[in-house]
Amino acid sequence: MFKVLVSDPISDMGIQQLMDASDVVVDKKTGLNEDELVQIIPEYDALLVRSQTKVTEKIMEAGKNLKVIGRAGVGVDNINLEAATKRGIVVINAPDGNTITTCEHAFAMMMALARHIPQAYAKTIQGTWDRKFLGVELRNKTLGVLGMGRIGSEVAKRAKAFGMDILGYDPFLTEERAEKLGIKLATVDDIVRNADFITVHTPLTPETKHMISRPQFEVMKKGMRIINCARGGVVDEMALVEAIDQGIVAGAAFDVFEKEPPEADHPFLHNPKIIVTPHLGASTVEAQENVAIDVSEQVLHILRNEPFKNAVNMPPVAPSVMNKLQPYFELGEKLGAFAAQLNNEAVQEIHVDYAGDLAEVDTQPLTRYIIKGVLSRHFGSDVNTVNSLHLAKVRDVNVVVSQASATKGFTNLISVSLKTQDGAERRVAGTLLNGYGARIVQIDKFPVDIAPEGHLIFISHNDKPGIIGSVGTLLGKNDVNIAAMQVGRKIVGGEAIMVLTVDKETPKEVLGELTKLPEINKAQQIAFA
Ligand SMILES: NC(=O)C1=CN([C@@H]2O[C@H](COP(=O)(O)OP(=O)(O)OC[C@H]3O[C@@H](n4cnc5c(N)ncnc54)[C@H](O)[C@@H]3O)[C@@H](O)[C@H]2O)C=CC1
Ligand SMILES: O=C(O)C(=O)COP(=O)(O)O
Repeated sequence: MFKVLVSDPISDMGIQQLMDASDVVVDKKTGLNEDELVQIIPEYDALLVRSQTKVTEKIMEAGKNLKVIGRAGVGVDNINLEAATKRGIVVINAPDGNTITTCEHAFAMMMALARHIPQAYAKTIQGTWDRKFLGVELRNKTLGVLGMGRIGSEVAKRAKAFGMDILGYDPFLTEERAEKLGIKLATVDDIVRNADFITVHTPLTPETKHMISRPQFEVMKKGMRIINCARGGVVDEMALVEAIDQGIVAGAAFDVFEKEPPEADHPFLHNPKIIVTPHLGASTVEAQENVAIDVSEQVLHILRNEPFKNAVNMPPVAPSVMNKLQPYFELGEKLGAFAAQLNNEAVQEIHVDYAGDLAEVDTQPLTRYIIKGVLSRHFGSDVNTVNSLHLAKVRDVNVVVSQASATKGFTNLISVSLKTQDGAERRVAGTLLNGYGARIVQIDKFPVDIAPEGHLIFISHNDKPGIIGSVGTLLGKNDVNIAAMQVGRKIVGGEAIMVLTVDKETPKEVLGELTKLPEINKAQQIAFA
């Protein structure tokens, strides 16, 4: 049974599928502080949050069973991603579910700003019929959009319908896409100099922190207005207050703050030209259902070990590529595990080669499984597909991937070679045979045909008559039943290998006895976790 903790207010309707799942128990405990979370997190497999819960390294460290953190929304700046990756915890978000809602909030803020709606409302309900609030039209005004991702693009589309001229900047915005959206591709400098309204829609990164600060305000059009429904800190709060005092900025609308909630004496809360909302950008019935549905679905997949999308701490993979790779995941992991068990020395380099059908796709997700297989010998359940590449890196294990080799007659072939400190190299190759499933087809230089499952005994020996018989007799005497056997050699009388599939684990003593048989150099068990 998987236990899921929901620590922020998340739509009940959205998490219904989690609550209905027979293998999941959901607990809702909101408003907990770090220490309280540390206390209870050990029993949970998954944690679901919005932006309030700060998922710190301390919480993750305590979360020994934690496999996934689901963010019902876009921004993951409240989650320590590095700590999650290190511990192999998948972080997923729901990037699409609140785009329109947040865009509409930014638009609502822009209109409220243009027409002083919050200020006029406050006066009116106080009994003052004050008609001095003189607004501006949006029509024919220039809107600068910083960050033309999902939300920024939707804002631009709506602004066009209002007759605005739009300047957009985003490092990934191409001339072609700008043209398609009917906007002008601009620089940050163009935007700050020419816009009547600026709206920011970027994440908060070292690059975007204070991207609008004193130098930018100084060159702005007098009377411009600015909106931030993205992240506190993209616009420098103190520089904005100064720019308002200097008469440069006529008004600002902020949904987000550098520190949330802001202190009671925060200048934004006492400035009649600044309108504020308490991080409500994503707060609509529709968006909350959308993000909760998306995140619940992915959490279920992850808990059940099924393919998932939107992992923030793993690179994105197109569904078409994922469909192609998925059948190889198990084989990849087993090849890695097999190769690792052939070695006693510390691994220095893992070389993975993909051939045939796998030669032209982005195989990184599959490589993660292979590396997991290799490292699991030493890291056990501490390694998974999220942290396998990271663990290899911190342990100075060089991972080399190539996609160039010949297929040796197979339609697909994965080869895993491990180089160890003593200079030795061991190699295992496998394939997926149409209709027959996974096969190991090569061990070192020996061609074989082995189903990578169950309990295997790997024996290296000299190719002499009578060896198969003596091995069979010894195992039989010890009640180890052989289900299948493969022998491989390159030349008659030379080095040879034997791989036996047996019905159960072979006791260590029996392996020891096998090694003592004449002409046998080594006998070891190969297990697939
Ligand atoms: N107020 C609220 O409740 C909500 C806030 N957000 C925030 O809105 C922001 C945008 O969200 P989405 O559009 O969904 O994300 P997105 O990832 O689709 O778009 C962000 C864009 O910012 C661009 N960008 C990154 N660095 C930049 C830079 N230095 N200059 C200009 N552009 C840069 C990226 O290339 C990307 O296109 C995020 O910070 C998100 O956390 C999102 C939802 C709700
Ligand atoms: O999705 C985002 O990035 C947001 O900022 C929304 O935050 P929330 O889920 O409303 O706490």
